[in-house]
Amino acid sequence: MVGAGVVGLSVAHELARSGHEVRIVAAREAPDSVSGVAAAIWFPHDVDHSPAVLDSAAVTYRRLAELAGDPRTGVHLRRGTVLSRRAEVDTSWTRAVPHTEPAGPDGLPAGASGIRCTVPLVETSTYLGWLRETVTGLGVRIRAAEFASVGDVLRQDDADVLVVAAGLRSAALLGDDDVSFPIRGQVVRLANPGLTDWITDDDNPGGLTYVVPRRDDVVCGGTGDVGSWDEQVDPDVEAAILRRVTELVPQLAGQPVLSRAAGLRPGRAGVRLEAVAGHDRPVYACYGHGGAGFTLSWGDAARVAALIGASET
Ligand SMILES: Cc1cc2nc3c(=O)[nH]c(=O)nc-3n(C[C@H](O)[C@H](O)[C@H](O)COP(=O)(O)OP(=O)(O)OC[C@H]3O[C@@H](n4cnc5c(N)ncnc54)[C@H](O)[C@@H]3O)c2cc1C
Repeated sequence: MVGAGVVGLSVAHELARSGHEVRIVAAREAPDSVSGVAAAIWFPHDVDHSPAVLDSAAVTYRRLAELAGDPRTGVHLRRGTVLSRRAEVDTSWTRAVPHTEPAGPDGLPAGASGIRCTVPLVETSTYLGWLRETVTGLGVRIRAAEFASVGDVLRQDDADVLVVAAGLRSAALLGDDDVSFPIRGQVVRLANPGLTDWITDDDNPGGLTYVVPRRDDVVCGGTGDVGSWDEQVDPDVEAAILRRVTELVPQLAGQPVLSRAAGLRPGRAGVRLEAVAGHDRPVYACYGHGGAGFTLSWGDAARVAALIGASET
């Protein structure tokens, strides 16, 4: 496999659990990849809401909800509000969530509506370490290496099957995909004044806005700059994020900044989860999860394992 982000580790887990011997090569470990920048709340964001995506989101919801029972995982179930400021509200995602209800008007911005629900929240610093440990506990070996192409990987590794789960760089590795693109996201993490409820406000007139309280901080975002490869934090963008989140959640005013980050979501015109022809051994692609890599991780990992299993029978 190529890739040790949340998607690669989840796929490795499901393959190892179904009896495969799995090796991962990855340029960087998950905390130093895009997976380490995420908020990471369960929500199918920056990804199409096709039936396959919503099925994967539902499978992942259930798996993460189970994991929330184990404090070592860093997964929690948290209540919050999905705000909308448009007449036609996309509620397709609600079918992947056990229970939702309309938010009362109190505290909502003028003209906005809201859906209240409980979803898994992943504390990435704990979860990615737990996932890596669990995966290596299943016998998966992880080696640091960077490759320019799938051909190079196949020349250097005698694996029977190769899975490419390299996030945004997957398209370049495979060389047959021109519908992948970065979606730049910037966040600023503030000290948590005691918040537990999250809120997302995609239609905020100032730009994508969200507040995701975690145990030790509050992740405040964001941006969704399609096509931008800029991984540097922009202070003007941060100031604008702080203005918007403080307007939405006044308790955040004056909270100290703990850290800041920018990352490139692996955008694509549809998640790519399929066998890729044209190589001397079977190659599978699993990438293009946009702002939903955590949200789709377990569902898509199970689908990759099923695809590979079906090809072997
Ligand atoms: C600001 C921000 C907020 C987000 N919030 C959320 C959220 O709330 N919920 C959610 O579900 N998602 C969220 N996301 C999206 C989520 O982070 C991504 O969808 C997810 O991390 C993608 O995981 P991945 O494993 O595919 O890729 P990555 O995490 O990028 O991992 C890629 C792996 O492949 C390896 N690799 C890449 N190229 C090569 C190469 N050439 N050779 C060898 N190895 C290679 C890397 O080193 C790494 O190990 C957010 C993203 C951002 C930027």
